[in-house]
Amino acid sequence: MTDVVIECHDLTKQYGTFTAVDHLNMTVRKGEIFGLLGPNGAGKTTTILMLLGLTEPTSGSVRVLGLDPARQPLSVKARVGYLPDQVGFYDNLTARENLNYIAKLNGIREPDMSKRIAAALEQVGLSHVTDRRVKTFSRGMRQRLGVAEVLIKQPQLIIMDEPTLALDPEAVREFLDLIRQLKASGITILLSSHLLQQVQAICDRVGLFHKGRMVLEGTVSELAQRVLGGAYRIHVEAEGGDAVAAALRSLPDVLNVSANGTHFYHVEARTDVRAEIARKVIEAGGRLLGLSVDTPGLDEVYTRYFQKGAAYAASA
Ligand SMILES: Nc1ncnc2c1ncn2[C@@H]1O[C@H](COP(=O)(O)OP(=O)(O)OP(=O)(O)O)[C@@H](O)[C@H]1O
Repeated sequence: MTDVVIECHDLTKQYGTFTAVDHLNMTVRKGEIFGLLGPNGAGKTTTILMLLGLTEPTSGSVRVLGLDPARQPLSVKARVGYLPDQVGFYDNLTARENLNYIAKLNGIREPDMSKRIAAALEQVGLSHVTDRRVKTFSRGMRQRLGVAEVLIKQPQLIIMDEPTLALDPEAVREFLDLIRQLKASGITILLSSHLLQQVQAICDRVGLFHKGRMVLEGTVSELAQRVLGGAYRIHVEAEGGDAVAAALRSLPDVLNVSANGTHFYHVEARTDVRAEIARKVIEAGGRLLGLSVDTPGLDEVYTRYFQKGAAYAASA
Protein backbone atom coordinates (compact mmCIF):
# COMPACT_ATOMS: atom_id res chain seq x y z
CA MET A 1 0.00 0.00 0.00
CA THR A 2 1.36 3.43 -0.91
CA ASP A 3 1.32 6.43 1.37
CA VAL A 4 -0.77 8.49 -1.05
CA VAL A 5 -3.97 9.73 0.61
CA ILE A 6 -5.37 11.96 -2.14
CA GLU A 7 -4.62 11.61 -5.81
CA CYS A 8 -6.28 13.61 -8.59
CA HIS A 9 -5.47 13.15 -12.28
CA ASP A 10 -6.81 15.69 -14.75
CA LEU A 11 -9.78 16.12 -12.45
CA THR A 12 -12.33 18.37 -14.11
CA LYS A 13 -15.72 19.70 -13.10
CA GLN A 14 -17.96 21.63 -15.44
CA TYR A 15 -21.19 23.34 -14.53
CA GLY A 16 -22.80 23.61 -17.96
CA THR A 17 -20.18 25.26 -20.11
CA PHE A 18 -18.35 26.77 -17.13
CA THR A 19 -15.27 24.90 -15.94
CA ALA A 20 -14.96 25.20 -12.16
CA VAL A 21 -12.05 22.73 -11.83
CA ASP A 22 -9.80 22.31 -14.82
CA HIS A 23 -7.54 19.25 -15.20
CA LEU A 24 -6.40 19.27 -11.59
CA ASN A 25 -3.41 17.11 -10.70
CA MET A 26 -2.75 16.86 -7.00
CA THR A 27 -1.12 14.36 -4.66
CA VAL A 28 -1.33 14.52 -0.88
CA ARG A 29 0.67 12.02 1.17
CA LYS A 30 -0.01 10.42 4.52
CA GLY A 31 0.72 12.67 7.48
CA GLU A 32 0.95 15.88 5.45
CA ILE A 33 -0.84 19.14 6.09
CA PHE A 34 -1.65 20.38 2.60
CA GLY A 35 -3.05 23.89 2.12
CA LEU A 36 -5.44 24.84 -0.66
CA LEU A 37 -5.13 28.52 -1.41
CA GLY A 38 -6.78 30.78 -3.90
CA PRO A 39 -9.20 33.63 -4.38
CA ASN A 40 -12.97 33.26 -4.20
CA GLY A 41 -14.32 31.14 -7.00
CA ALA A 42 -10.96 29.49 -7.77
CA GLY A 43 -12.45 26.00 -7.42
CA LYS A 44 -11.35 24.92 -3.94
CA THR A 45 -14.80 24.05 -2.62
CA THR A 46 -15.73 22.23 -5.82
CA THR A 47 -12.53 20.17 -5.44
CA ILE A 48 -13.41 19.35 -1.83
CA LEU A 49 -16.93 18.32 -2.87
CA MET A 50 -15.45 15.90 -5.41
CA LEU A 51 -13.04 14.49 -2.82
CA LEU A 52 -15.97 13.84 -0.50
CA GLY A 53 -18.13 12.28 -3.21
CA LEU A 54 -20.70 15.07 -2.91
CA THR A 55 -20.43 16.03 -6.56
CA GLU A 56 -19.30 13.92 -9.50
CA PRO A 57 -16.34 14.88 -11.66
CA THR A 58 -17.05 15.61 -15.31
CA SER A 59 -13.80 13.88 -16.27
CA GLY A 60 -10.48 12.78 -14.86
CA SER A 61 -9.97 10.68 -11.78
CA VAL A 62 -9.85 11.14 -8.04
CA ARG A 63 -8.86 8.66 -5.36
CA VAL A 64 -9.15 9.24 -1.65
CA LEU A 65 -7.44 6.56 0.48
CA GLY A 66 -7.51 4.45 -2.65
CA LEU A 67 -11.29 4.80 -2.98
CA ASP A 68 -13.32 6.43 -5.74
CA PRO A 69 -15.55 8.95 -3.92
CA ALA A 70 -18.14 9.00 -6.72
CA ARG A 71 -18.59 5.21 -6.57
CA GLN A 72 -17.83 4.53 -2.90
CA PRO A 73 -19.11 7.66 -1.12
CA LEU A 74 -20.06 5.84 2.09
CA SER A 75 -16.65 4.20 2.43
CA VAL A 76 -15.03 7.60 1.93
CA LYS A 77 -17.41 9.22 4.43
CA ALA A 78 -16.51 6.57 7.02
CA ARG A 79 -12.78 7.35 6.75
CA VAL A 80 -12.69 11.06 5.99
CA GLY A 81 -13.73 13.85 8.34
CA TYR A 82 -15.04 17.13 6.99
CA LEU A 83 -14.94 20.33 9.01
CA PRO A 84 -16.70 23.37 7.51
CA ASP A 85 -16.04 26.99 8.53
CA GLN A 86 -18.77 26.85 11.15
CA VAL A 87 -20.14 23.65 12.57
CA GLY A 88 -23.81 23.47 13.54
CA PHE A 89 -24.73 21.91 16.88
CA TYR A 90 -27.85 21.52 18.96
CA ASP A 91 -27.27 24.43 21.30
CA ASN A 92 -29.49 23.13 24.07
CA LEU A 93 -27.68 19.81 24.20
CA THR A 94 -24.35 19.29 25.97
CA ALA A 95 -21.10 18.54 24.16
CA ARG A 96 -21.45 14.86 25.04
CA GLU A 97 -25.09 14.72 23.90
CA ASN A 98 -24.22 16.32 20.57
CA LEU A 99 -21.42 13.81 20.05
CA ASN A 100 -23.67 10.90 21.10
CA TYR A 101 -26.06 11.94 18.38
CA ILE A 102 -23.32 12.15 15.74
CA ALA A 103 -21.81 8.83 16.86
CA LYS A 104 -25.17 7.09 16.47
CA LEU A 105 -25.64 8.64 13.03
CA ASN A 106 -22.28 7.12 12.12
CA GLY A 107 -23.31 3.70 13.38
CA ILE A 108 -21.03 3.76 16.43
CA ARG A 109 -22.55 1.95 19.42
CA GLU A 110 -21.68 1.37 23.08
CA PRO A 111 -19.28 0.55 24.63
CA ASP A 112 -17.16 2.03 21.84
CA MET A 113 -19.21 5.21 21.66
CA SER A 114 -18.48 6.54 25.16
CA LYS A 115 -14.79 5.71 24.87
CA ARG A 116 -14.43 7.44 21.54
CA ILE A 117 -16.33 10.51 22.70
CA ALA A 118 -14.22 10.84 25.85
CA ALA A 119 -11.02 10.40 23.81
CA ALA A 120 -12.12 12.95 21.19
CA LEU A 121 -13.05 15.56 23.82
CA GLU A 122 -9.73 14.96 25.53
CA GLN A 123 -7.83 15.37 22.27
CA VAL A 124 -9.44 18.74 21.53
CA GLY A 125 -9.09 19.98 25.10
CA LEU A 126 -12.80 20.04 25.99
CA SER A 127 -13.00 17.28 28.61
CA HIS A 128 -13.76 19.85 31.31
CA VAL A 129 -16.95 20.99 29.53
CA THR A 130 -18.28 17.59 28.47
CA ASP A 131 -21.61 18.17 30.20
CA ARG A 132 -22.05 21.84 29.44
CA ARG A 133 -24.62 23.02 26.93
CA VAL A 134 -23.08 24.03 23.64
CA LYS A 135 -24.90 27.38 23.72
CA THR A 136 -22.43 28.48 26.39
CA PHE A 137 -19.41 27.70 24.17
CA SER A 138 -17.20 30.33 22.53
CA ARG A 139 -16.62 30.10 18.78
CA GLY A 140 -13.20 28.58 19.40
CA MET A 141 -14.72 25.88 21.61
CA ARG A 142 -17.41 25.18 19.02
CA GLN A 143 -14.77 24.75 16.33
CA ARG A 144 -12.82 22.37 18.56
CA LEU A 145 -16.03 20.47 19.26
CA GLY A 146 -16.39 20.26 15.47
CA VAL A 147 -13.00 18.54 15.37
CA ALA A 148 -14.11 16.19 18.18
CA GLU A 149 -17.18 15.33 16.11
CA VAL A 150 -14.94 14.41 13.20
CA LEU A 151 -12.51 12.49 15.43
CA ILE A 152 -15.09 10.06 16.77
CA LYS A 153 -15.06 8.45 13.32
CA GLN A 154 -11.31 7.93 13.80
CA PRO A 155 -10.60 9.39 10.35
CA GLN A 156 -7.38 8.97 8.38
CA LEU A 157 -7.94 12.27 6.59
CA ILE A 158 -9.62 15.50 7.73
CA ILE A 159 -10.66 18.11 5.20
CA MET A 160 -11.08 21.59 6.68
CA ASP A 161 -12.71 24.46 4.82
CA GLU A 162 -11.74 27.84 6.32
CA PRO A 163 -11.80 26.41 9.87
CA THR A 164 -10.46 29.51 11.61
CA LEU A 165 -12.46 32.17 9.80
CA ALA A 166 -14.52 33.46 12.72
CA LEU A 167 -11.97 32.92 15.48
CA ASP A 168 -10.09 35.51 17.52
CA PRO A 169 -6.26 35.37 17.55
CA GLU A 170 -6.01 33.32 20.74
CA ALA A 171 -8.58 30.79 19.51
CA VAL A 172 -6.73 30.64 16.17
CA ARG A 173 -3.48 29.86 17.95
CA GLU A 174 -5.13 27.06 19.93
CA PHE A 175 -6.76 25.72 16.80
CA LEU A 176 -3.50 25.67 14.85
CA ASP A 177 -1.88 23.80 17.75
CA LEU A 178 -4.70 21.31 17.57
CA ILE A 179 -4.09 20.80 13.85
CA ARG A 180 -0.41 20.13 14.59
CA GLN A 181 -1.42 17.54 17.20
CA LEU A 182 -3.72 15.85 14.70
CA LYS A 183 -0.83 15.61 12.27
CA ALA A 184 1.40 14.22 15.03
CA SER A 185 -1.20 11.51 15.64
CA GLY A 186 -0.85 10.43 11.99
CA ILE A 187 -3.90 12.16 10.50
CA THR A 188 -3.52 13.77 7.08
CA ILE A 189 -5.03 17.26 6.79
CA LEU A 190 -6.28 19.12 3.74
CA LEU A 191 -6.89 22.73 4.68
CA SER A 192 -8.58 25.32 2.51
CA SER A 193 -7.95 28.86 3.67
CA HIS A 194 -7.49 32.46 2.64
CA LEU A 195 -5.48 33.23 5.74
CA LEU A 196 -2.00 33.05 4.38
CA GLN A 197 -0.03 33.45 7.58
CA GLN A 198 -1.93 30.59 9.15
CA VAL A 199 -1.43 28.40 6.11
CA GLN A 200 2.25 29.23 6.12
CA ALA A 201 2.52 28.46 9.82
CA ILE A 202 1.20 24.91 9.61
CA CYS A 203 1.17 23.55 6.06
CA ASP A 204 3.91 21.26 4.80
CA ARG A 205 2.94 22.03 1.21
CA VAL A 206 0.46 24.34 -0.45
CA GLY A 207 -1.36 24.40 -3.76
CA LEU A 208 -2.38 27.73 -5.24
CA PHE A 209 -5.65 27.62 -7.19
CA HIS A 210 -6.52 30.07 -9.90
CA LYS A 211 -9.46 29.79 -12.27
CA GLY A 212 -9.95 26.09 -11.60
CA ARG A 213 -6.31 25.13 -12.03
CA MET A 214 -3.61 24.46 -9.50
CA VAL A 215 -1.04 26.89 -10.82
CA LEU A 216 1.64 26.47 -8.15
CA GLU A 217 2.39 23.65 -5.75
CA GLY A 218 5.13 23.04 -3.24
CA THR A 219 6.56 24.16 0.06
CA VAL A 220 6.34 27.87 0.85
CA SER A 221 10.01 28.30 0.05
CA GLU A 222 9.63 26.46 -3.29
CA LEU A 223 6.74 28.75 -4.20
CA ALA A 224 8.72 31.79 -3.16
CA GLN A 225 11.56 30.55 -5.31
CA ARG A 226 9.34 30.15 -8.30
CA VAL A 227 7.37 33.38 -8.04
CA LEU A 228 9.88 35.73 -6.46
CA GLY A 229 13.14 34.29 -7.75
CA GLY A 230 15.37 34.57 -4.70
CA ALA A 231 13.54 32.83 -1.91
CA TYR A 232 16.15 33.82 0.66
CA ARG A 233 16.95 37.44 1.37
CA ILE A 234 20.17 37.69 3.30
CA HIS A 235 21.36 40.86 4.97
CA VAL A 236 25.08 41.16 5.26
CA GLU A 237 27.04 43.76 7.16
CA ALA A 238 30.73 43.61 6.35
CA GLU A 239 33.81 45.74 5.93
CA GLY A 240 35.96 45.10 2.88
CA GLY A 241 34.46 47.17 0.06
CA ASP A 242 34.44 45.97 -3.54
CA ALA A 243 36.26 42.75 -2.77
CA VAL A 244 33.41 41.70 -0.47
CA ALA A 245 30.74 42.65 -3.03
CA ALA A 246 32.53 40.66 -5.74
CA ALA A 247 32.91 37.69 -3.40
CA LEU A 248 29.19 37.71 -2.64
CA ARG A 249 28.30 37.87 -6.34
CA SER A 250 30.55 34.90 -7.07
CA LEU A 251 28.53 32.48 -4.93
CA PRO A 252 26.68 29.93 -7.11
CA ASP A 253 23.18 30.24 -5.58
CA VAL A 254 23.24 34.01 -5.35
CA LEU A 255 20.90 35.74 -7.80
CA ASN A 256 21.41 39.36 -6.92
CA VAL A 257 23.54 41.55 -4.65
CA SER A 258 22.73 45.17 -3.96
CA ALA A 259 24.88 47.39 -1.80
CA ASN A 260 23.45 49.90 0.63
CA GLY A 261 26.22 52.28 1.62
CA THR A 262 29.67 50.81 2.08
CA HIS A 263 28.93 48.14 4.69
CA PHE A 264 25.48 46.77 3.98
CA TYR A 265 24.56 44.25 1.29
CA HIS A 266 21.24 42.77 0.39
CA VAL A 267 21.66 39.32 -1.15
CA GLU A 268 18.92 37.34 -2.92
CA ALA A 269 19.72 33.67 -3.09
CA ARG A 270 18.13 30.39 -4.10
CA THR A 271 19.29 28.66 -0.93
CA ASP A 272 20.33 29.68 2.55
CA VAL A 273 23.96 30.56 1.80
CA ARG A 274 24.80 32.29 5.07
CA ALA A 275 27.64 29.90 5.89
CA GLU A 276 29.15 30.34 2.40
CA ILE A 277 28.79 34.13 2.71
CA ALA A 278 30.67 34.10 6.02
CA ARG A 279 33.48 32.07 4.46
CA LYS A 280 33.68 34.24 1.31
CA VAL A 281 33.80 37.51 3.24
CA ILE A 282 36.74 36.24 5.30
CA GLU A 283 38.50 34.80 2.22
CA ALA A 284 38.11 38.19 0.50
CA GLY A 285 39.92 39.81 3.42
CA GLY A 286 36.74 41.42 4.75
CA ARG A 287 35.38 41.66 8.29
CA LEU A 288 31.92 40.20 8.88
CA LEU A 289 29.85 42.34 11.25
CA GLY A 290 26.35 40.94 10.79
CA LEU A 291 24.40 38.27 8.93
CA SER A 292 20.68 37.55 8.94
CA VAL A 293 18.14 35.91 6.67
CA ASP A 294 14.48 36.42 6.04
CA THR A 295 12.36 34.17 3.86
CA PRO A 296 9.46 35.82 2.08
CA GLY A 297 5.99 34.96 3.29
CA LEU A 298 3.14 33.36 1.44
CA ASP A 299 1.37 36.72 1.37
CA GLU A 300 4.17 38.15 -0.76
CA VAL A 301 4.11 35.11 -3.06
CA TYR A 302 0.35 35.35 -3.35
CA THR A 303 0.27 39.07 -4.06
CA ARG A 304 3.08 38.86 -6.61
CA TYR A 305 1.51 35.85 -8.30
CA PHE A 306 -1.80 37.60 -8.82
CA GLN A 307 -0.07 40.75 -10.04
CA LYS A 308 1.59 38.68 -12.72
CA GLY A 309 -1.00 35.87 -12.78
CA ALA A 310 -1.38 35.38 -16.48
CA ALA A 311 2.33 35.02 -17.10
CA TYR A 312 2.74 32.38 -14.41
CA ALA A 313 -0.44 30.55 -15.40
CA ALA A 314 0.94 30.23 -18.90
CA SER A 315 4.18 28.70 -17.66
CA ALA A 316 2.62 26.45 -14.97
N1 LIG B 1 -23.52 24.41 -8.49
C1 LIG B 1 -22.89 25.31 -9.24
N2 LIG B 1 -23.39 25.70 -10.42
C2 LIG B 1 -22.75 26.58 -11.20
N3 LIG B 1 -21.56 27.15 -10.89
C3 LIG B 1 -21.01 26.80 -9.72
C4 LIG B 1 -21.63 25.87 -8.83
N4 LIG B 1 -20.83 25.72 -7.76
C5 LIG B 1 -19.76 26.52 -7.95
N5 LIG B 1 -19.86 27.17 -9.12
C6 LIG B 1 -18.89 28.10 -9.69
O1 LIG B 1 -17.63 27.43 -9.77
C7 LIG B 1 -16.57 28.32 -9.45
C8 LIG B 1 -15.71 27.71 -8.36
O2 LIG B 1 -16.43 27.77 -7.15
P1 LIG B 1 -15.85 27.19 -5.76
O3 LIG B 1 -16.92 27.39 -4.75
O4 LIG B 1 -15.34 25.84 -5.98
O5 LIG B 1 -14.65 28.19 -5.51
P2 LIG B 1 -13.81 28.41 -4.18
O6 LIG B 1 -12.39 28.45 -4.61
O7 LIG B 1 -14.17 27.43 -3.16
O8 LIG B 1 -14.23 29.84 -3.72
P3 LIG B 1 -14.73 30.32 -2.28
O9 LIG B 1 -13.49 30.60 -1.54
O10 LIG B 1 -15.51 31.53 -2.64
O11 LIG B 1 -15.58 29.24 -1.71
C9 LIG B 1 -17.21 29.66 -9.07
O12 LIG B 1 -17.15 30.51 -10.19
C10 LIG B 1 -18.64 29.29 -8.75
O13 LIG B 1 -19.52 30.36 -9.08
